[in-house]
Amino acid sequence: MSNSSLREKNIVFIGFMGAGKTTVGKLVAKKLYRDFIDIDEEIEKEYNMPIPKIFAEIGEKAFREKEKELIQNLCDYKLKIISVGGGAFLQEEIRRVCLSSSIVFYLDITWDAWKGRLSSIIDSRPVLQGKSMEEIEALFYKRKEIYKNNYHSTIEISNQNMDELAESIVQTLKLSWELHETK
Ligand SMILES: Nc1ncnc2c1ncn2[C@@H]1O[C@H](COP(=O)(O)OP(=O)(O)OP(=O)(O)O)[C@@H](O)[C@H]1O
Ligand SMILES: O=C(O)C1=C[C@@H](O)[C@@H](O)[C@H](O)C1
Ligand SMILES: [Mg+2]
Repeated sequence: MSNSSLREKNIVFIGFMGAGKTTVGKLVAKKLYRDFIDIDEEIEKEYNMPIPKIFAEIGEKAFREKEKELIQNLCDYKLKIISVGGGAFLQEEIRRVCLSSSIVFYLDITWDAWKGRLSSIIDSRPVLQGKSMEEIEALFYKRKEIYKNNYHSTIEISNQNMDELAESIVQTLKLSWELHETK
């Protein structure tokens, strides 16, 4: 990899639903003066309906196909800040294209910190609906196995202020860019 290419790579945020990918991604993009793209939002724009309606009327399969197509297309670009949906990394092709083209940042959260957020996010996350707390916990840990094996950098985000979190991600990125340039 050339020196300039690391700095130019996209940054992709991954992690469980409600971990803060959209919130943190937007803040990081602003701090780095880069474009921010939220894949869930792009899918909603394409179908002109919110995600629960897409799942109910078009189906999860079509949603996952659209998710893959959008991410694959975006990974041809550089310098983007991209927040993917919580289920994107379940698809092997998405993992592969993101890990090879971009810096993948895993936003890690503990179950204890996350479970308090459930009531505020459940209405817009169909994957969480109709499940018991035990089933959601099992999904949380099953997904964690995927995230924790497929990233370049990670940060524990359980009880942090969002702006401080974004700032420390920016500092981590800048440090790694500088280290590569002085090699
Ligand atoms: N560190 C935090 N502290 C408190 N609340 C937070 C934090 N991070 C996110 N939230 C809140 O949790 C909710 C979900 O955050 P966000 O939409 O950024 O998650 P996400 O990771 O993008 O989820 P999804 O995978 O479903 O897109 C938002 O209402 C947000 O305000
Ligand atoms: O984790 C998931 O499977 C999902 C997460 C959200 O970001 C959306 O992409 C959708 O609600 C599915
Ligand atoms: Mg999001």
